[in-house]
Amino acid sequence: MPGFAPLVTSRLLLRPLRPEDAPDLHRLVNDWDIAKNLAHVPFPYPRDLADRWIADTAERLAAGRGYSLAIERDGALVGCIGLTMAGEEAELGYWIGRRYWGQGLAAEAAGRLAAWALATLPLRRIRAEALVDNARSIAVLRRIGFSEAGEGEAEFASRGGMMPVLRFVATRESLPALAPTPVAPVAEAPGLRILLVAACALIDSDGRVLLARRPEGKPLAGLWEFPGGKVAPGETPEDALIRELQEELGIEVASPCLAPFTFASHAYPGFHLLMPLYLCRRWQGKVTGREGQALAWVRPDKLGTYQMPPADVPLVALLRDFL
Ligand SMILES: Nc1nc2c([nH]c(=O)n2[C@@H]2O[C@H](COP(=O)(O)OP(=O)(O)OP(=O)(O)O)[C@@H](O)[C@H]2O)c(=O)[nH]1
Repeated sequence: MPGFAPLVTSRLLLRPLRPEDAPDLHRLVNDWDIAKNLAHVPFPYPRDLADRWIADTAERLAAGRGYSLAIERDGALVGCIGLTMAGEEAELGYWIGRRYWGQGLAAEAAGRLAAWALATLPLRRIRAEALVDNARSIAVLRRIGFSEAGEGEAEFASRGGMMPVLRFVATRESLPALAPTPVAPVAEAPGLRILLVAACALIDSDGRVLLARRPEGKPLAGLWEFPGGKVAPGETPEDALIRELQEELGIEVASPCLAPFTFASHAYPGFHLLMPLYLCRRWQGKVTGREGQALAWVRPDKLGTYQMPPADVPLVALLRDFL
């Protein structure tokens, strides 16, 4: 499927559904113990509905309207998981075939998809619902960092009417996989852990500033930042920046083209960030996201609309005034 790279966990592969999944999918989901907990799944589940639903998931995936995926383990379909997009929110749903219960597979798949989505898609939060008596699903949502957001009712196709549900939400901050984690300091003394990071505002000929989105897997994933990175032992901040700009963006920058502008000094949990910010208007080569990160050239008056790490907020105000 163009544009969607399957997600991998230690035991699972989350990949687009294929027409040939239909017989296995039907066998697993046409089970009262599964269907009774799912809002949109009728029981009995007609065999041809599996074909039609799979075709529909492919269309929604191609259009970015939904991410319904097969949960595969060792080449076998074990369940399905999906996100349905609704503006800046998405609804998470999942099921695991009965024979695969009790192994933590739902939490593994749901945690992975939620973390990927919050780091990659333009989402503020993910919602999920579970029937009040579905203790297994409630435990899964709590385990992966969702918090309770009250009770409500939802229509359940298999039950033929409205049923009481518990509502849950997750944001970038609530998922442990995306929370800021301490990084190794370059200078250490008792009680003081300073991390030196060099960053750069690249400015193009139209006066726009380059922001890069922190990729999944890094602390603060999904936030927009100035390109740069940690200053390694023995490096000057300029050396580090020249190296990082080459590695991350594939461009060559000469030291005299890096103009010191301002700095961030910010306390993160576990370390204190000291980050000189340079301005650079001249470089060689074409700016390309070489680590799979999204890039955006942003007009100074629009910088405030991008969600950035807390350390960057004062820098953005200064930059906007200066440019
Ligand atoms: N590059 C960059 N880092 C920032 C910014 N704002 C900010 O708080 N940071 C923090 O500075 C630290 C930079 O670490 P990093 O993980 O990007 O460094 P790196 O590229 O060397 O990463 P690596 O350790 O994965 O190789 C992170 O804690 C990051 O959250 C920013 O605007 N640009």
